[in-house]
Amino acid sequence: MTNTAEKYALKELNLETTFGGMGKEIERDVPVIDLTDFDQRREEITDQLWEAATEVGFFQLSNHGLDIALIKQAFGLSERFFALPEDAKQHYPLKKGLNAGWEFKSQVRPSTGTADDKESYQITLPHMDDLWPNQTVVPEFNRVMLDFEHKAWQLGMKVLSCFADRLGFERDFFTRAHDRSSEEYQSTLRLLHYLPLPESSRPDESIWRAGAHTDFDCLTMVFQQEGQGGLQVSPGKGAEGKGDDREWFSVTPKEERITCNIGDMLMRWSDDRLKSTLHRVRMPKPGDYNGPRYSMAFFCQANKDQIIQGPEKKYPPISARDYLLQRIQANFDAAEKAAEARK
Ligand SMILES: O=C(O)CCC(=O)C(=O)O
Ligand SMILES: [Fe+2]
Repeated sequence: MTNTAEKYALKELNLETTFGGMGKEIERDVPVIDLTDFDQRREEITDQLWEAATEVGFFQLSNHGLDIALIKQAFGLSERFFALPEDAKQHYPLKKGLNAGWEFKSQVRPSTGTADDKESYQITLPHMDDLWPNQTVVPEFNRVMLDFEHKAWQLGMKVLSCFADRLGFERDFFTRAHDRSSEEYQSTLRLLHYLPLPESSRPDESIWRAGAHTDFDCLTMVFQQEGQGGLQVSPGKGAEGKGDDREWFSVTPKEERITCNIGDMLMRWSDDRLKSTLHRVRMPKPGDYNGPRYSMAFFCQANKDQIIQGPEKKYPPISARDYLLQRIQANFDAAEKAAEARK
């Protein structure tokens, strides 16, 4: 690991630790990109994706071709999994550093120093031995999730191929960098369950369903359910507006749309042209729907053996393995520090 790489991570985290406050809520629309007739409209779609990714870092896809019935089926199975008793879920513990398995309220964010009020189950293909609930525990879970993971990957690669065109890489550059058949594969499908929040047991303001953060990966695709809002985005690079001055806007979930964002890995790979943007999931306010919230996120994260360096070589080369390890470690240290400071 190079010193420069280390500094890069810390620079990001120093910013992130200042973003735990509520901030101000503003109205803003997230760009919607229609993928109808993708092959014929490729250039126009690429222009729109590029503009959204360089300006906001967040966008939604419509007419994306991913079967809505499959998405609903995956949501149904995710609910069934999380409804298992705790001692059943304990058979699938999160494998540390491998993004595979189940965790409960364990993710502490540098921005807040508190654990997110959620549980999650991670699917990262090379590390799933012993982690699949079998046919009697959650019927069809394994088959449907593998199918869904594959389809999400295909769509992610389609979007990334547009960015490859614009960055001057070969069109299939990112597809090769996220090779699903490799042992080095580290893209992850994450099922999320944010716990219900009856008004009688509302936690204090320091608790978030997901504290403010940027994602570590290249491209995140978030699947959400209508009526289960809470995702908020803070536009702008970061230095401007800290704590309570910072502006946040809400993304409204729509069944037929997939919400996408650029992560830190692609920001680095594009020499900072594509923007990884801060986001969070807030608690329901009084009067909001306050039942459980389910979402699913697919993180396109380049294989461990891929070397990340942008066309303009703004940053030194680093393997995706080192990049991730260093981000996870730095994040962990910063979260510990933030948690310590709260005591
Ligand atoms: O649940 C959501 O809407 C967003 C989740 C998220 O940002 C994440 O898991 O990184
Ligand atoms: Fe995220």
